[in-house]
Amino acid sequence: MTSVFPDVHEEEVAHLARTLELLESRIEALTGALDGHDTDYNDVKSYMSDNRGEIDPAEMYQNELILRDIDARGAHAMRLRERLETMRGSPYFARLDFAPDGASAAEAHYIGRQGLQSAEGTAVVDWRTPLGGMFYEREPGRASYEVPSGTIGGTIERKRQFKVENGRLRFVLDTAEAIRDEILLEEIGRTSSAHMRSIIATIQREQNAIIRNESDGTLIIQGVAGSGKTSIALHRIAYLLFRRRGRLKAENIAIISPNGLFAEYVSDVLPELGEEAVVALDLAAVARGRLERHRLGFTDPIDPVEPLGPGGAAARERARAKSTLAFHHWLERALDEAIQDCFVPRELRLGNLRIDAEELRAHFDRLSALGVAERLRVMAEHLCQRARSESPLFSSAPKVGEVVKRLTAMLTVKSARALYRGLFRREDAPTVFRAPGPGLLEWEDVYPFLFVAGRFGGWETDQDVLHLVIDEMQDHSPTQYAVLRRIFRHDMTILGDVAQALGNTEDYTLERLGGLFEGARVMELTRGYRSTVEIARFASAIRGTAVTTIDRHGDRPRVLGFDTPVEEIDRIAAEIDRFRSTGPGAPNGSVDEGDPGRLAIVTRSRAGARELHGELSERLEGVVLATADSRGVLGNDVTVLPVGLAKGLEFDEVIVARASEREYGAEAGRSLLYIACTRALHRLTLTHSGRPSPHLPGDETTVEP
Ligand SMILES: Nc1ncnc2c1ncn2[C@@H]1O[C@H](COP(=O)(O)OP(=O)(O)OP(=O)(O)O)[C@@H](O)[C@H]1O
Repeated sequence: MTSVFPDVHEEEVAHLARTLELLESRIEALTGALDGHDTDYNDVKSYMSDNRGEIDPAEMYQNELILRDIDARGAHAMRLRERLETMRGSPYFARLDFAPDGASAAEAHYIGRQGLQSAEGTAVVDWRTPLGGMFYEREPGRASYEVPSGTIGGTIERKRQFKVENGRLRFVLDTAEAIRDEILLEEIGRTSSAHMRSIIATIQREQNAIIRNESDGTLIIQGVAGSGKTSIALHRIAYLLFRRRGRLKAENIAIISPNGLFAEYVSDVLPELGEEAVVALDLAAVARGRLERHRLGFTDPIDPVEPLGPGGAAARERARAKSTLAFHHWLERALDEAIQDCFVPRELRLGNLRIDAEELRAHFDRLSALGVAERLRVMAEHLCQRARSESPLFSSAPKVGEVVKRLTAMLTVKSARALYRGLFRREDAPTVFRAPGPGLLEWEDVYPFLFVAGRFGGWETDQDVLHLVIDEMQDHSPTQYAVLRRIFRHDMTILGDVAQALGNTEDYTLERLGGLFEGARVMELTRGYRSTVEIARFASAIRGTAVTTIDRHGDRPRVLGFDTPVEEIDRIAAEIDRFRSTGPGAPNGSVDEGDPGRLAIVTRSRAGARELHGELSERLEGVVLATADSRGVLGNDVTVLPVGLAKGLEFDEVIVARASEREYGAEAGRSLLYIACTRALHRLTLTHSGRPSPHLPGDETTVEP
């Protein structure tokens, strides 16, 4: 590893200035072209309105086509300009000097978030090109990359990393590694922000392999807390949008993410990478439209950490039971049998053709891969064809729709709703069905019902989504996956951490999760980038997992015990004051000027967060409570929120309040505590009154107040 000489620095400063100039001239040219498009558009429009009545339909049509063409060219130029504008503050972050075999000298390639063309060729190479990929994967020496016409082999003679901020070159480093550790440390040691940032300049090799994986249709990524799963998912989207430009658009990619707060948190990454935001979905939205045709709605999910709702402990138990793999296996088996039983064939006459009950039964059974409605349709088509070929002169040939009706009359169950209810009358039903009101399902019945409805009436597949990303995979039940798999038939990226279950689904192992997706490739990430070594060790001792982290150090986590809840809250208020005056103490001192960072006070439940927020607000100003629908709260310096909402987010400092045996005594409390602690970048404190949670690590990290 070598740092560069001052004259090299000067050279790079000059190169940056030239690139920024080129960038501005390209942006200006596009602005000029856009103005030209506007003028052309208005001219054609005025001509059409001035000469209405005189223009014949053929000319009118011609003009409409011209308008459409101008529109399309304008939209293209606009997108191009937007992309280039994302390069303004920092047009590139790396340089790779590559000498192809046979060339007399190496050529310097600058790598940035977008490509930039000059009259002489490529001034900046997009990070997503194969040439850009070498920067993440290769060290100086022999290397090759793929182009459409084959492989280009050669030698990487130099790798250089830059930090360019607001158009100024902050540093230049030559490196022999994939990414130099100092640069990674500088990146991850900064204060957090209200929105997730892109990581293109420091993507690690194992992360790059996932981002650029194009060969596997379904990819499951298990990664420890802070290993960059969400970042990777978003960079993978940007990569696929680039690689499949023209075939894949942002509207063809959807992300199923845990809640609106999380969706807001990650919403800046794609625009920062010069791509449009993709579709944000949640499981409720996917289900809602599909339930409408059954005239069904549903209640809110039961959250196992919240106080009992109207259905009491029984409703909570039903919800738990329906989230398990054992339930899904039962559902599949029971449904197969119920479908088999619900068809009671009788002899059918179609003109001269007589089909007896056994033959109909055999035909129905042969089509077991299809849903009931599809089976009857296929049978009807086949029978009509047979009737026609056996009696070609038969005057009134049977109609398919008519035969479907007659076959449907042989069903003992007429609707998916009836079929679903019937399943729970079986003796082996592992749990029961309760309708919370007319036309309503409990949330936990929604996906099992959709599974039954799909098998009965056919699947309403999604035609628009060509790539589905599912974040926090451990929070979805096997039946939910079974339904999603059938609705979204294209590629999927599924990511999460089996150690971060919220307790609303059964605990998964990676094997179990992988088993739900036939042919899926499972990739693992074992290194955490978010927290200091001290915080990561503390958190992994709670979960009993091993952890590797970046070598970034900070204070040891503190566990503060108090005699009374009031003393505990007073201390939390004092900690907030301390944070506001001195910040979280980011270990490398890189707290952004004017931004002391963000502190989260994490509680186990929503109810707990509301209560604590009330208490703190009596003592302090400006403490904000986050809810699933909150917008903009993450910009606040101090936020109170429950673990379920803190999931996926990160804060410079975290105080896990009420880390007591009462709150986190049960086994499920282990992963909740783990999630809460792993949200912290630089500093972590846990407070409790009464006995501490038994899941907290021993004396080594415990400090009395
Ligand atoms: N290669 C990298 N370079 C710089 N920062 C990184 C890198 N990888 C991850 N990070 C940072 O680490 C933090 C955690 O990333 P991210 O939220 O994507 O992880 P995650 O695996 O989804 O976490 P969790 O499951 O705990 O929510 C973020 O601040 C992210 O920017």
